[in-house]
Amino acid sequence: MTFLSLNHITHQYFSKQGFTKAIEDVSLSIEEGQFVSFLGPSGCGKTTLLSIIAGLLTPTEGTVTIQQQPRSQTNIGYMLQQDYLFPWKTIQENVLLGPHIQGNITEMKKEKAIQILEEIGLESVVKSYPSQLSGGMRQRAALARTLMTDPKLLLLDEPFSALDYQTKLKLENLVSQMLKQYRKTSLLVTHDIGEAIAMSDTVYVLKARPGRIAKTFQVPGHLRTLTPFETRQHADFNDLFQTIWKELDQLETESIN
Ligand SMILES: Nc1ncnc2c1ncn2[C@@H]1O[C@H](COP(=O)(O)OP(=O)(O)OP(=O)(O)O)[C@@H](O)[C@H]1O
Repeated sequence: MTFLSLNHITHQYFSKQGFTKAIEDVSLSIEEGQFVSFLGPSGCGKTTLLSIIAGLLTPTEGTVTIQQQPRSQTNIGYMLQQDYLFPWKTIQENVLLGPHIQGNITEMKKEKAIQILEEIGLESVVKSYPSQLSGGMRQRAALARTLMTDPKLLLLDEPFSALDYQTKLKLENLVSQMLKQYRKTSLLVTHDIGEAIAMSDTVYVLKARPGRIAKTFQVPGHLRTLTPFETRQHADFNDLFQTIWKELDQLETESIN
């Protein structure tokens, strides 16, 4: 079933200097439970697109629907490059932030927070403060906080880009496993071709000025049964990596000329 649809989305920014067409006529649909990625050069409109899906921007033209309804801000979760954990709250309190804001912290919610923290491997630090954790652990806590609110759609905006390579690979595996387990529909913005292939069902390559979908790549089904780390070791991963690399390289050359 189609979960999210973008229908002919165009967006222009207006400023004193004039207007910039950030994206033009972007249409796509994402099935429930799918994981898709946006890859593209700087300025191709990735952030604009995410902001429109999140409801932070209203597109100049076109519509966004979630489950055939006009998009609503409820039930959208975020995972960003920065974890935005509150330093004065413990990890458990940070994970319970959503229910806290809603004035709805119950024993069941507390148990659920502990359960998610266990699943995510943070059971030993529930009473610790963010400053006592590594970058990877903090990002895991941020994911736990997001899952706690039970969002239907997750927007991941370069969530691993500030981490060292080994931590990033481990986190890709964990996030992928958790999102499959919780059956989330997810949308990742990244500059990393390998990460896009290893985590996604579909990879959209965007081109700039204005941002448009240049190519769509389906990741073969047999790779989708593997973990992101296993996918990266597979021969078919390299073939797809080369194809997408060439596509991006050509787009960059075209934009320079
Ligand atoms: N608030 C704004 N006012 C005017 N122009 C903007 C504004 N925000 C973005 N733009 C322009 O819109 C285009 C798309 O920007 P956007 O930030 O969405 O791209 P991006 O792909 O996310 O870039 P990056 O990978 O560098 O983060 C760019 O040309 C940018 O300069």
